[in-house]
Amino acid sequence: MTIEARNLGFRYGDKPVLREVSFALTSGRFHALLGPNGAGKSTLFGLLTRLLALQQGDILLAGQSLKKQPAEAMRRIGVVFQQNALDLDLTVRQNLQYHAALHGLSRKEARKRGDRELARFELLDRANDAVRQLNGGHRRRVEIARALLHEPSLLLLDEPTVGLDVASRKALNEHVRTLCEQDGLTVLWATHLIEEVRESDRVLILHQGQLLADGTGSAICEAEGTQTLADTFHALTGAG
Ligand SMILES: Nc1ncnc2c1ncn2[C@@H]1O[C@H](COP(=O)(O)OP(=O)(O)OP(=O)(O)O)[C@@H](O)[C@H]1O
Repeated sequence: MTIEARNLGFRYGDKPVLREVSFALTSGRFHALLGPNGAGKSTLFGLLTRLLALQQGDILLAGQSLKKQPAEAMRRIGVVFQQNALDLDLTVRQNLQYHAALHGLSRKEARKRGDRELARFELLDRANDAVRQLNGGHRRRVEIARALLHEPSLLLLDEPTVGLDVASRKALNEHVRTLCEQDGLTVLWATHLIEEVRESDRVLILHQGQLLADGTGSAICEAEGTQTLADTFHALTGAG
């Protein structure tokens, strides 16, 4: 599914936080939305998921304007928000089944898809454990499994590795890349951590509400005359 942002602008009160942001994501690719804290990444996610109302510009999902309420296209999006949104007292499987029910899946289908995703995330043996018993990395995996239950073609992840240790961060990042390769899933992964981004990725660099670069990591480095993505990120934003 194609997704295109056209000239997005957004303010909280008088404070502009997004300015003339335009981009189009490529189907089946991993895209990194890289920006320091406060760059406007979560605000952009809010607009893409319709948590926030568009103020300026438009977003097109599968060619349809969000302003026209394309419910069908919205159903093809999976989202993992920055804050953990699982019920800690329910089991892993109950969390998945509840979410699947919201998407109108039958119990049988929900169980089948839930177990399939848990197996892919190597968590099937934890299906009957309360989420509270899982470590942070495993909870994030359950959240991603849940976001995939309705088989979206676009997965949005807002800083999904916040609070995880280095090894869990790396594992989660690699897992999502595998999903891209295996399922042809389009991914937008927001982060402020350069180590989660590869030079072969399509990289969108957001700083103070403006998109400063958009291209493969290596093309961006070439354009900026820098050796590494970390150097580019630092040169453009002062972060890194
Ligand atoms: N509800 C709000 N009201 C007023 N200002 C806000 C609100 N939410 C965010 N902001 C401000 O808007 C700017 C962009 O915030 P946003 O959360 O979108 O950035 P971010 O790149 O996701 O950063 P972080 O990684 O810290 O969440 C920041 O200056 C932030 O303080």
